[in-house]
Amino acid sequence: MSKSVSSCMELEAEKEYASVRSSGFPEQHTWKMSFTAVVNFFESKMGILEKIKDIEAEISRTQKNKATEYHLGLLKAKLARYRSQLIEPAGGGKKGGGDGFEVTKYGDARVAMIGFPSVGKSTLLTRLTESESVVAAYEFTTLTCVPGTIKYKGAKIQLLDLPGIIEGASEGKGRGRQVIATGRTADLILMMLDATKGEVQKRLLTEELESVGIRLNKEKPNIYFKVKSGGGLSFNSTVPLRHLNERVVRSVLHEYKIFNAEVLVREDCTVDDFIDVVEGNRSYLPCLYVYNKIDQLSLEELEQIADQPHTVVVSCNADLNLDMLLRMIWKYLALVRVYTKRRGRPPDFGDAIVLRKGSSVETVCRMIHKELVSQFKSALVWGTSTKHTPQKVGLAHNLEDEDVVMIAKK
Ligand SMILES: Nc1nc2c(ncn2[C@@H]2O[C@H](COP(=O)(O)OP(=O)(O)OP(=O)(O)O)[C@@H](O)[C@H]2O)c(=O)[nH]1
Ligand SMILES: [K+]
Ligand SMILES: [Mg+2]
Repeated sequence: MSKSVSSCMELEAEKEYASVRSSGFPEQHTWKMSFTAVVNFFESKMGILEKIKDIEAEISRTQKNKATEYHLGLLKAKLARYRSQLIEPAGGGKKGGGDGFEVTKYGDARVAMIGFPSVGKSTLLTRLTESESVVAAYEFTTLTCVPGTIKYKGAKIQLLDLPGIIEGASEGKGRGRQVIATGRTADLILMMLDATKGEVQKRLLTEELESVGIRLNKEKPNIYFKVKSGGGLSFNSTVPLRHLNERVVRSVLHEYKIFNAEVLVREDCTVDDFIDVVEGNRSYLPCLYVYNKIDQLSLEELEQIADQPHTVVVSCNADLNLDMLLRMIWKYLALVRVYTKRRGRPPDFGDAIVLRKGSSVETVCRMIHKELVSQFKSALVWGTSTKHTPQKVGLAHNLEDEDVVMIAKK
């Protein structure tokens, strides 16, 4: 069977070759050139992959202690640099692991589902939105990005169904790069997992995302870092440090050929945190681990999974716990609904203005009308963001969920 397929392919290749030859190799030169370029490209990527594997092996061989921390820092910095080369196309230009799928952002926030094939991503999209995405028992049913809209608490949340990804996605396997690039544009990642397959999917996917600079449920490290034109390295910290010291920082920066810089560490960071800050291109995204197909589990197995942080257990087919999933999505997006009110009228509760957490009165003004900021005199706010109700506030005042705002113009 496989023999006949391969001989078929050989036949095709021969035909191809014959047709090129009969055309008298008109573009022999360019053909050869571009082929060489392709080979070079792959060889350079393969070279980097091998170097990455070597360094990873050396890191795992090296015992962690005070005497090796300097050497480990250096290895980790080297690793980060090779990984950046791998995700950046040759010759620089666009960063971030290639282009994502072209789907227009819509609504108040974007949520992307990332997971292995056949974990139930399309089933969830079909459950939570009015969009249809083909569901089937075979892997790689979905081959592109399918958007849908979740309507929840007066907000419109864009949910993206994406092709399944597999181990090696970040290195270019399948559509992994495109999926990951699209994931980077989201406000929240739903890591969809098959609850019957244990912890392995979560570990592998987290590694894939980590290797392209995506950090899940993690704050940006609290480190001030500035490259200078002279003056050497100035290293300071405001807290006791267990993992970082001047020597380690110096060795990491050496790898980046940075010799003059100011580093102020404000929390007990690791070497990896510091490298992330130096690389500067990391995405810090909230993530919910959604374990699907719990209809297939025993109660014991279920309890073990459900206790983990950032986790929701569901069954899309049996319609179990999907309301909890919606509540968690809402909580993790941390959106703020604000209602406006005109003088002498009740608030407009039918039409919420949906904002990011930490948005100010100024953001609301801009969303209502582009001239409103210049005409703004003051605002009255009813709700939890103020001490008194109502309270007079300025443009800089930060609003909270369900605040009512009345704007007075000059
Ligand atoms: N037992 C069980 N099966 C489910 C559940 N949800 C989805 N499935 C099944 O899992 C299979 C795959 O579902 P899809 O929604 O196509 O999975 P997907 O993640 O979109 O797959 P790809 O697009 O191929 O990556 C289908 O046969 C679904 O019926 C569930 O809660 N329980
Ligand atoms: K499928
Ligand atoms: Mg699908």
